[in-house]
Amino acid sequence: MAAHAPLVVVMGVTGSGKSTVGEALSERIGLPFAEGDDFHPPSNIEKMSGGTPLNDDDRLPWLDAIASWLAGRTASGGIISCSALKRRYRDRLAGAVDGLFFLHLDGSPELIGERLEERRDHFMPKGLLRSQFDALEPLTADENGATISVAGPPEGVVQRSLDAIRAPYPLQLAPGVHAYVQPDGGWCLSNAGFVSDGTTTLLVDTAATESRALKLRDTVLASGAPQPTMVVNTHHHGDHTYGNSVFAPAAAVIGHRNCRAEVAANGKQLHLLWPDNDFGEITVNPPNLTYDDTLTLHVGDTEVQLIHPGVAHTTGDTIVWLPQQRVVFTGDLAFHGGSPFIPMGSLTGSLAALDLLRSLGARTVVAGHGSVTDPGVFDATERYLRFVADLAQEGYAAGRTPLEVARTADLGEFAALREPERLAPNLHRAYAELQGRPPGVPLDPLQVFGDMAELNGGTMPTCHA
Ligand SMILES: Nc1ncnc2c1ncn2[C@@H]1O[C@H](COP(=O)(O)OP(=O)(O)O)[C@@H](O)[C@H]1O
Ligand SMILES: O=C(O)[C@H](O)[C@@H](O)[C@H](O)[C@H](O)COP(=O)(O)O
Repeated sequence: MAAHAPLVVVMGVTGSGKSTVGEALSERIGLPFAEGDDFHPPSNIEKMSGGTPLNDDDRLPWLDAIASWLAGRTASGGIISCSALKRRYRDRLAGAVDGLFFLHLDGSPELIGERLEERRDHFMPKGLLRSQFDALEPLTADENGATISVAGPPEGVVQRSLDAIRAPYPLQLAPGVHAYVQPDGGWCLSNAGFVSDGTTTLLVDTAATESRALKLRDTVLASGAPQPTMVVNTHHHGDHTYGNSVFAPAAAVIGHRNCRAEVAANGKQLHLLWPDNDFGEITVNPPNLTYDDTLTLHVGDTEVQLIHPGVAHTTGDTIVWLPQQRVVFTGDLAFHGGSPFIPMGSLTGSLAALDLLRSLGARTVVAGHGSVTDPGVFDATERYLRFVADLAQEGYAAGRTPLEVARTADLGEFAALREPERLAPNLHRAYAELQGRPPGVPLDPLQVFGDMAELNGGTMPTCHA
């Protein structure tokens, strides 16, 4: 099951503040906290208490116990302290769950040594601090995490940690290829990506607000990549296209022919849904370079294939496929940890798009929302869509409205997904198909979004951007 709440490992040497910060974070964001020390077998505690550092073999069962705690909390989220000093330890933990975030609490040996002098009632002797720094391998760019200074009072460290957990982050997927993930992937927190050979940069999607788009641009530049000259829009929705104006006209904006038409037709679409949200200075910039079926772009030696899967999430979707790196950016054909959303597209078309995505043989999947994942997300998405199709078939035959069906549906495994309110709009699309209406035919937005708000307790869900 996909993670939809943060799963965080608070890491660092002994005395860096893992327990202090982990507990405080847990209180601030209401996620369960576990103390990693409690997962050591007694022999490890005995060994450390006696002043001998643990070795890799000692740490293995401990890491596995921590991994299984994390694996049990993929739906609810959670925070656990674990020194996770070496890269291979972290890989072991990260391999157990998708989207695991490492928060490295970083301080000088002098500062942490002083704090350990003050700490009472703890088995860990201060003498082991040196060995912990010797073992420590800092986070690298291809790891999902952030390094936070522990200088200053705990409140500041906790606030910086919170900001880091919530902040968008780049994740290197292959040399020159990054995902740009916006936690937690909720409404309007879409992913982006960038591909660069150091000379040319191609950007995939542009975020929902001016300030988020500017942050995305800063992140691209900070990675050493030059300003993008190509921007691909995976579809027309504003959370993927509003930021176009930050990159155009220096960049060509590329998208499917229907994406251009929809961006132009829908204008400031997010302002209509969320009039009180601050989107910043947004000018509508539809793609000025369009294609129909496929288009191949080149970033140095890297081939970037744009593939239109037919009507699926919208009428103008684009899959961005990097065959050499086996990385795929799906746009909103897949949500990781969130409910799929098909009222502007097609249910059968979405299923067909999943088949197409599967056939690519991707190793790494950047979904439209949520943490970076693997092709397992296609199966999870398909299960949800088939669930919607079944509900629609029954409800339609029984003469019930989409809202009635959505209200009484037993969500089962899908209750763990973000945005459960999307079931109402999704059923509207499924009903339209049962009525023989063509894929992508516009549905009455008042009814679709009205029912979604009803299902959400009478209000529109909040825009998180
Ligand atoms: N920001 C901070 N400023 C001052 N003291 C701190 C701070 N963070 C933690 N401490 C203290 O430092 C000691 C080590 O912190 P702790 O949370 O136990 O670290 P760890 O779990 O990483 O071993 C504790 O006595 C704690 O109260
Ligand atoms: O891998 C290790 O060598 C230990 O697990 C160590 O890194 C950890 O920090 C201890 O459990 C001490 O506990 P504190 O970190 O709470 O001091």
